[in-house]
Amino acid sequence: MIVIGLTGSIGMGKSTTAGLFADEGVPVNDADKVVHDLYRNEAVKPISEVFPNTIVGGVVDRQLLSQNLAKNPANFKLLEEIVHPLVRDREKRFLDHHREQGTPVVVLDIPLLFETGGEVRMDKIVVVSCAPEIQRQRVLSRPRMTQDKFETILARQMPDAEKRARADYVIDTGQGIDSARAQVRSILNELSKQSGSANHA
Ligand SMILES: CC(C)(COP(=O)(O)OP(=O)(O)OC[C@H]1O[C@@H](n2cnc3c(N)ncnc32)[C@H](O)[C@@H]1O)[C@@H](O)C(=O)NCCC(=O)NCCS
Ligand SMILES: Nc1ncnc2c1ncn2[C@@H]1O[C@H](COP(=O)(O)OP(=O)(O)OP(=O)(O)O)[C@@H](O)[C@H]1O
Repeated sequence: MIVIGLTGSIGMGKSTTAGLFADEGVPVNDADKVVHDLYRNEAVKPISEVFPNTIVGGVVDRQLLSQNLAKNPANFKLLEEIVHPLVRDREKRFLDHHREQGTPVVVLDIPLLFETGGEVRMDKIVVVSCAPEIQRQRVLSRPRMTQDKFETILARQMPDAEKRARADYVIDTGQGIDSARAQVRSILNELSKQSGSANHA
């Protein structure tokens, strides 16, 4: 099974591109979605012990958590120590399941792939990227996004140029969906040729 790590800085188009892989029939594990689900399940108890004011109605309120983090960026570390091991557990279950099923290619969509040293677990790394002005415009147009929150998150991420330098493939998401779809198809074609020739070697 080929494990593709899909990453990129905030607003560069990870989720959209993950959707394009899914359209081609590739199973995707989305780390942000996993985090959101954990906040309704197994992460509630440990987070309530460290950030009691962020629990509303028995679940973690991401807006309250974001406000806390914008005020105290040092708290990211405490939060990540709780969340990242739980995210890894879910990832492992996803990979085990697809190995058992004989799935040829899967995508792990991980915003902090490089920052958490995850690249060693991937066979190939795809980085999504676009011009910084487009990135800023996309992110600031989101509801509840502020300049402060954007800057806080960006400061915790590896610069885009460094990510691109470490990638096996870079997808430019600044040229529209059709272009991104064509880039996804071309990557999958190339990988299937590579694994085909490896099998016949
Ligand atoms: C900060 C939180 C509350 C913001 O929630 P919100 O719903 O507004 O955004 P969402 O979760 O969709 O994340 C949006 C983007 O922010 C960036 N981001 C999220 N967490 C982090 C982080 N710890 N460090 C750097 N960037 C981050 C990523 O690019 C991500 O794709 C949330 O992202 C969170 O709990 N993060 C901590 C867990 C984590 O590290 N997640 C990253 C993937 S494992
Ligand atoms: N190839 C593309 N062409 C046009 N617009 C795109 C493309 N890819 C992404 N976008 C747009 O950019 C915005 C951000 O995309 P997306 O949510 O996929 O980013 P992300 O990297 O997952 O963000 P985050 O890091 O916050 O999770 C969305 O409004 C999306 O419609």
